[in-house]
Amino acid sequence: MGSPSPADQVSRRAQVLAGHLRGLQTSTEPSLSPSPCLQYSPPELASPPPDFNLSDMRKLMDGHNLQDRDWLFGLMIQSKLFNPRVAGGRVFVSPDYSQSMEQQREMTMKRIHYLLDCGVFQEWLTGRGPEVEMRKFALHEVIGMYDHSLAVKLGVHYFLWGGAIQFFGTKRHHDKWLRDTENYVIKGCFAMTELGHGSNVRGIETVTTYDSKTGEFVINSPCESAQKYWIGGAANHATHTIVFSQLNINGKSEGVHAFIAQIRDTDGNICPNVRVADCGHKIGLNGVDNGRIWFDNVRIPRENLLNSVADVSPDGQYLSAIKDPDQRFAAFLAPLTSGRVTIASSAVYSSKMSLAIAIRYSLTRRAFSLTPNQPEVLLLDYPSHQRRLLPLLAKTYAMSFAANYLKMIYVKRTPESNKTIHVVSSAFKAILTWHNMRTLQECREACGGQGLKTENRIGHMKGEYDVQSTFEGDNNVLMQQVSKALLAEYIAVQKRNRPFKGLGLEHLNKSCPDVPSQLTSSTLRSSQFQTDIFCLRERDLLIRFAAEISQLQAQGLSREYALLQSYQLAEDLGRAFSDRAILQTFLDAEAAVSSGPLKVNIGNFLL
Ligand SMILES: Cc1cc2nc3c(=O)[nH]c(=O)nc-3n(C[C@H](O)[C@H](O)[C@H](O)COP(=O)(O)OP(=O)(O)OC[C@H]3O[C@@H](n4cnc5c(N)ncnc54)[C@H](O)[C@@H]3O)c2cc1C
Repeated sequence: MGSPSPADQVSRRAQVLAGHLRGLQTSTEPSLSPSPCLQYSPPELASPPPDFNLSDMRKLMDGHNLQDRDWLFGLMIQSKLFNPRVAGGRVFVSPDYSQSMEQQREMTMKRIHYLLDCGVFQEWLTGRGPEVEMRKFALHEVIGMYDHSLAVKLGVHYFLWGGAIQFFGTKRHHDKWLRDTENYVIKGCFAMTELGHGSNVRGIETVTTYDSKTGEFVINSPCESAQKYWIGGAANHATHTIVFSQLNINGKSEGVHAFIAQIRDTDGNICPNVRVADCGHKIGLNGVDNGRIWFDNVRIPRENLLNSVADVSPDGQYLSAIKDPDQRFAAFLAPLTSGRVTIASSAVYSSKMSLAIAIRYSLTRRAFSLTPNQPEVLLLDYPSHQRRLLPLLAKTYAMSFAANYLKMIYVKRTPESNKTIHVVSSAFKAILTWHNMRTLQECREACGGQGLKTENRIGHMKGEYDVQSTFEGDNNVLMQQVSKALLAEYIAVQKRNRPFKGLGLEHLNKSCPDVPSQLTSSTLRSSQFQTDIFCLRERDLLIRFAAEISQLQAQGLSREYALLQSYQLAEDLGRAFSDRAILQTFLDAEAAVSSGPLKVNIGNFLL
């Protein structure tokens, strides 16, 4: 048979189109009748209700400020700025990520002003005490569930800029800056990182000198690698910044200090001797305007040195109660702790969202029949699919308790607990954010192609949350600090012949736990056994790490070089410490639940 001529083809196509049009105009019957395969019922309707009380479970997982969270969700769904959409009788909100970078940044600002007008940020900086801080954490978590950019933009302003003023500043700074910061009259950023130095903050090259004739500090970026880089808020909106800089007094470098500098006037014009550039489009967080800043001998008043750690007198004398430069530097990094607490917690909410989406999908999506003419199998009925998602779900429960614990010890901090908080927040920030990225990837794949659709969130969240493993302390660098701190504690205990106290290392004061020779299923599942083996692993790694360092030092290596060589043990130790600490938070949370279905459910995840 010959192929139809072009004229025949055109005529045939015209007939088909005419048929469609006639059908649209005249037919009363729908051309497509719904077929059963297109029907969808949400998993909560298709599955029996849970045997535990849902609101009790939520109370346990969110842990605090439930009403405040609901109030904020309510504010969001009421405003068009948050793009509310009704589906299945429920209101969903989500940013429009197809907007350009510039539009996303402007939307972030509009949303901030709306939340500001609603009183969301009240007391975020002027309030005091654990309750105020827990409320702030809860509201910030809700904001992050809506949009990571919005949370990060606010985090930079309230937690980093505001936190630096609270922690490094003294009364004069608190009186002058905190209320205006809380009310977003001034917009702050936090310029620590430079092009040449990120993790190594002590190596930054910005230099500040003091001019006693005018009573001013002079901030300078002496070379290209000294430009401040990645500074959230700097590209478009920030009016002021905390500048981290080497302080040079009378020719002597006193190390890194923090200053306040204005970079824009109230009309948004860049201040004299300041240059700003945009960091451009990123793989995520495009609602945040990250920028670069150069200071060309910018003059600021002497009072703009944040002087809780060290000061310079009007005649140019350097004054600090902390004589040890290492300790002084450590004091300057304190505000990063609150940032790490919020990052750890927000990573858990990201994991929860992605698991909720992927598990709900796996309860409705079917693929392949095992026998002909039988319904296809639900994804979650495949053991392999369960194996992919449910251990991540169990871990996310554990990490949720860990994040709640971290927030609690942070808001109840005392000078004595600061070291523990530093170590635990570093460890949890790294482990929880790594867990989140792993969870996002698995959930994305578990949703197949749908996981790639921006509207379905998971694939997009990978780009949004990836940065959490890098900013406010690169995860690998943080984990090194954790193992170093454990080693220092171990050496101090050996030297002073005193018991371990703090960091959860008290188990090393007891003799080594026995591993039963008969490992039955019930033994393996007992919390005592699990605690014992986690402690055993930590103990073993700590002792081996200390022994290896000491051996390398005995061979003539410096302590720092020995630490580099022992990186594998250090890494394993950091993880063992974190796993043991996280398991403990899970056991404590489960122990606090009274008997009933909720406790049984939580127990299932634990064991
Ligand atoms: C989106 C975004 C927003 C940001 N916002 C801000 C902000 O508002 N203000 C601000 O000051 N900064 C900000 N930063 C900067 C951020 O804090 C830094 O990127 C971070 O500290 C890491 O520094 P770096 O990028 O120079 O990486 P590097 O420090 O160069 O690290 C690169 C790699 O080397 C590894 N590495 C580094 N040191 C060691 C070591 N001793 N041993 C073994 N491995 C090592 C790290 O693990 C990492 O994998 C932001 C960054 C991004 C991407």
